[in-house]
Amino acid sequence: MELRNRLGGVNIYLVGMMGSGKTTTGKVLAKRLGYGFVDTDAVITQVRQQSIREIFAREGEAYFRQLEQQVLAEVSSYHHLVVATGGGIVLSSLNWSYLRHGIVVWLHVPIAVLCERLAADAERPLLQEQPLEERLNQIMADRHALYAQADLEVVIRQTDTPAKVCDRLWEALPSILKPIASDAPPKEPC
Ligand SMILES: Nc1ncnc2c1ncn2[C@@H]1O[C@H](COP(=O)(O)OP(=O)(O)OP(=O)(O)O)[C@@H](O)[C@H]1O
Ligand SMILES: O=C(O)C1=C[C@@H](O)[C@@H](O)[C@H](O)C1
Ligand SMILES: [Mg+2]
Repeated sequence: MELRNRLGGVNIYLVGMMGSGKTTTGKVLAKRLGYGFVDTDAVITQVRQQSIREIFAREGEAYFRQLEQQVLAEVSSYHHLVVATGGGIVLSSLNWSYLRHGIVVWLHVPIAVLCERLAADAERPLLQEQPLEERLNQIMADRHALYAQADLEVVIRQTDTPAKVCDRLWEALPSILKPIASDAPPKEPC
């Protein structure tokens, strides 16, 4: 059976560190699956008409996390979506109760690759005050065990393009879906 049909409309939530490619890969995956695409960060910036950097600076991180939770709660009532989450979505246990309605995929990218991707970043508020590699290592140490609660981990190499990441995810997804009837061993006669 085709993977899209096997998914039965269940949402796919991409989690992972800033720069791991949740937004970039999510768009490619949604197109391939014929799913809609939602980016929780983008919804927040659209609704608030402010950048994430501005929301953190003016209202603080805790307020941003509340908005993120509201958006996730809303999104989880829909189906047939690929959802690019914010990197910190895994921090709240209530968020996990929404994420668990779907399939959670961790895009696990080595810190060295994240550093290359984010070296020139001036927008991500949590990365502005410390040397980048040190800060990313610290955030990863705090969150590693949370990301590891995902249903599926895709370990990404430096040379993996977004299309390649999708290929790898596509190949891995069946391993966490219920076996289809044709895959099941034939029943023994009684
Ligand atoms: N597989 C990839 N290969 C090369 N560059 C990539 C890949 N995936 C993403 N990028 C680049 O890395 C940067 C960060 O990607 P993206 O914004 O998709 O990350 P994110 O996980 O959504 O981050 P955030 O948590 O901050 O929203 C972008 O410049 C993007 O073009
Ligand atoms: O990892 C994080 O905590 C964040 C990641 C981004 O997606 C944004 O949600 C924001 O910059 C915070
Ligand atoms: Mg993103």
